Amino acid sequence: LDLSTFFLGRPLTAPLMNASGVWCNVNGQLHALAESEAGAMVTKSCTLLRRDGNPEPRYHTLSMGSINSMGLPNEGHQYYLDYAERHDYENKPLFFSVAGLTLDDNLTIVAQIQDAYTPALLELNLSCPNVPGKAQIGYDFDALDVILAEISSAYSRPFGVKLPPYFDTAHFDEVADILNRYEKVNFITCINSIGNGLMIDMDSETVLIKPKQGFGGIGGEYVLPTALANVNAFHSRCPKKSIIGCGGVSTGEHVFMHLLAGASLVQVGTALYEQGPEIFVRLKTELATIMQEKGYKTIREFQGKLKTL
Ligand SMILES: O=C(O)c1[nH]c(=O)[nH]c(=O)c1Cl
Repeated sequence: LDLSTFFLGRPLTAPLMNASGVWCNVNGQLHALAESEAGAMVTKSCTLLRRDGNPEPRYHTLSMGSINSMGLPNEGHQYYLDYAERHDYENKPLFFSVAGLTLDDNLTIVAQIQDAYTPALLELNLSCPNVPGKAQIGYDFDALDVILAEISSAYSRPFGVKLPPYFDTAHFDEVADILNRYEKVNFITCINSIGNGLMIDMDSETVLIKPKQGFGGIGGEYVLPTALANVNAFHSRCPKKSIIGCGGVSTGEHVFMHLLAGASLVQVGTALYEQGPEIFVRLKTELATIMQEKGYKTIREFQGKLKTL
């Protein structure tokens, strides 16, 4: 079965990759992803300088997913540039996630990616919900417009954005209108975690994570319907851009749903955190079985072809 999908202008061995932030903070994890059955991979969102992130516990497994308030712990942008220089791009494409704390930091990091001229694809994270005191750019439409204008003029190559989930048609319309004004925005990754959820331990009557009084981004099964909606909303509104689906994927069926909704590539976060990079073997097999059962030989035969009633 041809599992390849012609994203990035080249066939991938599988339309699967990690979600930024999961299994991609340090070299050992990045190496494990590079050796995995994933078709591509992305680095942890980086800031200009190294960050410890928020106090622990800052991640907790939930019955149907996860809650996290990591606080952007990362080794600093140079560490990931060094990795990007060593990465074997013939083996699999690499995405480079950036989440600078200020516009200037983003421009400084992007300028260094530009100068390093790495074949990595920039995924600009506009949706980190866990840096105390920092509102998400993805929910500030003026700031969104400004950063896309600035990055578009500072960076000469196509890039993508990692968006938070939206829950209102007017927001889908407004954000798509902004994105469509930037032809360099070549792909859109939907969605980041659903920000500022809260879960409770019944015995101790306390929250589950330490930062932000227990508030954190929700991932996993809980977010699948929201992820599929955002993938489909931007797929239909941004016909010239590729959509990378992210959110709620733990089986081949979920991968199939994201592709049917319009994704060209599918990221795995919570389930990868829990099961490790071996998960890509299972997801690939399960997707191939589904395609076989449905009589599809290639992804293109069903990608983006979700039917309405
Ligand atoms: O707390 C984090 O590091 C974090 N956690 C998320 O769920 N999404 C993000 O984009 C980031 Cl940057």
